[in-house]
Amino acid sequence: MTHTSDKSAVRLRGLSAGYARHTVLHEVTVEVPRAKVTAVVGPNGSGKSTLLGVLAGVITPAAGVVEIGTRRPAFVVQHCAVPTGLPITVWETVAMGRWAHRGAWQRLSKEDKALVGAALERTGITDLASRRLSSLSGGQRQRALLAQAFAQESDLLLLDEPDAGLDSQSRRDIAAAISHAQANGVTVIHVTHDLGEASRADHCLLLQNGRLAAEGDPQTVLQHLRAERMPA
Ligand SMILES: Nc1ncnc2c1ncn2[C@@H]1O[C@H](COP(=O)(O)OP(=O)(O)OP(=O)(O)O)[C@@H](O)[C@H]1O
Repeated sequence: MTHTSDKSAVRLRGLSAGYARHTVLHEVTVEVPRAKVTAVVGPNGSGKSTLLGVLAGVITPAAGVVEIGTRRPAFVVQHCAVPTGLPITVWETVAMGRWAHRGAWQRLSKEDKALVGAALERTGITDLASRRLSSLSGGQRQRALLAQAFAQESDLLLLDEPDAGLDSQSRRDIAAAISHAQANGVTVIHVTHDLGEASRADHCLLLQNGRLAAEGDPQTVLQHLRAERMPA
C-alpha cells in the first residue's frame, strides 16, 4: 500500500482481491475524492464489503495497486458482525478507538477521555456509556461502533451498511453524524443498500459482479443501477 497526497484520498489501479482461490473484485480502477462522502452500491455479493476490507487492510489484494492518502482508516463493520457476548461496556468499546494512539495497556489521557466523551455525544449514546455492549439493541450497538470509529480520529471512515435494519430516527442520526465527519474533512466511504442515502452522497460507485460498473454523480450512477434492474 502506498500513499496519495492530492485531491483523491484513495486510488485503486487494477485491483483484484478475494478469498483463497475465489477472486471477488476484478481489475477495479477508481479514485475516491478526499473529504467527501462516497456511496458504494450494488447487488448482494457484488464485492462491496470486500472492497472495504481491502481499504481497511484486512484483505490483501491479489493484484493491482492500492494508494491511501490518509491516516489509518477507521472501519465500522455491521453490528451483527460483532459478537454479542463481549463482556465490555459501551464506554470501553468506544475507548478502544484510542488504542491505535495509546496501545491497549496504556492509561488513557485526559484528551483521550474527552475524545471518547465527544464521540459518545455525537452518536447520541452518552447515557448508555456504562451499559454492557451485549445489552444494547442493534441500533444502539451500531452507534457504539460508529462512536469507536470517531474516537480514532481517522481521516478515512469506512462504513459497511451502518444503517441496515435501523429505525428512521437512528438512520437520520447516523446520516447526521456522517455529514458532521465529512464537514470536518473526513473522507467517508459508505456501503449502503439505501438508494435515498446514496443519492445524498457526493460521489457514488456501482459494483456489479466484482467490477466497477459506473462511478460519478450519484443521480447518474443510480439511474444506471435502476436501468439494470428494469431492462426495457
Ligand atoms: N470470508 C469470506 N470467505 C469466502 N468468500 C467470501 C467471504 N466473504 C464474502 N465472500 C464472498 O465474496 C463475494 C462478495 O461478497 P461481499 O460481502 O464483498 O459482497 P457485498 O456486495 O458486500 O454483498 P452484500 O450486499 O450482501 O453485503 C460473495 O460471493 C461472498 O460469498
